[in-house]
Amino acid sequence: MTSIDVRNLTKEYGTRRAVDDLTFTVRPGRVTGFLGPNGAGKSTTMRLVLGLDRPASGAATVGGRPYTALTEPLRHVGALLDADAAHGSRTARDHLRVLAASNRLPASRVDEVLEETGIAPVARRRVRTYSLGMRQRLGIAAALLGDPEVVMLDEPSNGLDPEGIIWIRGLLRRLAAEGRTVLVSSHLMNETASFADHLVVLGRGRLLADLPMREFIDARVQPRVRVRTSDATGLKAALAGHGHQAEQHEDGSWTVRHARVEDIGRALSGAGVPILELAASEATLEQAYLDLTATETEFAAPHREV
Ligand SMILES: Nc1ncnc2c1ncn2[C@@H]1O[C@H](COP(=O)(O)OP(=O)(O)OP(=O)(O)O)[C@@H](O)[C@H]1O
Repeated sequence: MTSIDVRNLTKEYGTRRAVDDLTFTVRPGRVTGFLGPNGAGKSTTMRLVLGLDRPASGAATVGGRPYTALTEPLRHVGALLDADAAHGSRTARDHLRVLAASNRLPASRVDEVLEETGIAPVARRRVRTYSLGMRQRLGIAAALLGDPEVVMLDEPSNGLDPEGIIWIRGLLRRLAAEGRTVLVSSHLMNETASFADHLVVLGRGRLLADLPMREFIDARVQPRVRVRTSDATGLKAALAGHGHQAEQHEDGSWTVRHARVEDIGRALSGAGVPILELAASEATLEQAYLDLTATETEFAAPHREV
């Protein structure tokens, strides 16, 4: 099985440190979401893994070897970094055929990945006539061409329509279930939550988190319970008796922080407080991510008083 290993990786552009002493491993059999604010160093790290840039120090390897040492690399690593990688005057089919030939892959793979990514019907059109979503699908087709053990995709959902977003989710899950190593960067937290098992989070070139997604969320977002009742006084008294405080919202519902739905349900029913609604507020990846990266964002809209 093939992992991506990043060890003490540092990359500088002039005086700017894009990647700063970064160490992590992307393991097979799961989808690893690669997160971080704009400019955090995700694309630079991927470029370093692919040998497209040279690090100032440290190393990135695939299956223990630098990418540049792989013969016929498409058979080992498939990557989508830039939806505009294909030459606009070529057809999608020709673009993939050239890639296949350069890695001694059978031409039959071209038709397979065209089918798989849904662009077979437009495969004979020039790439310059493609929409962003179609170019993105072509980039994914190129990444899958060599049936690689390692797949690295930089914002693959970019430009995809809703059907495409559901498709890519399924594709990523399948690639991981087949035992491949899958690293996917994204700014879409709901999307990432739908396909990732594990997260690597960067901020200003440094590693902020490397852990299973569930642990990441649970460690940063406290559980909350949402409740509605026709007896506000009874609710407050019953909760206070169990050491809880409730906040009321405009719609009349209440939120109880740091609480589990079982405990609140028992406390209220024990006190005879009528319960009209009782639900655990699901902690989201977005909440956890924003909590972690609040101080790590290089480019943020200025906060305006309203
Ligand atoms: N070719 C380059 N020349 C100079 N600076 C660069 C170059 N490529 C990246 N950088 C800088 O390196 C830092 C990391 O950029 P990178 O594109 O890796 O971040 P990212 O996490 O992929 O961001 P985004 O989410 O916006 O795509 C940024 O400060 C960026 O300006």
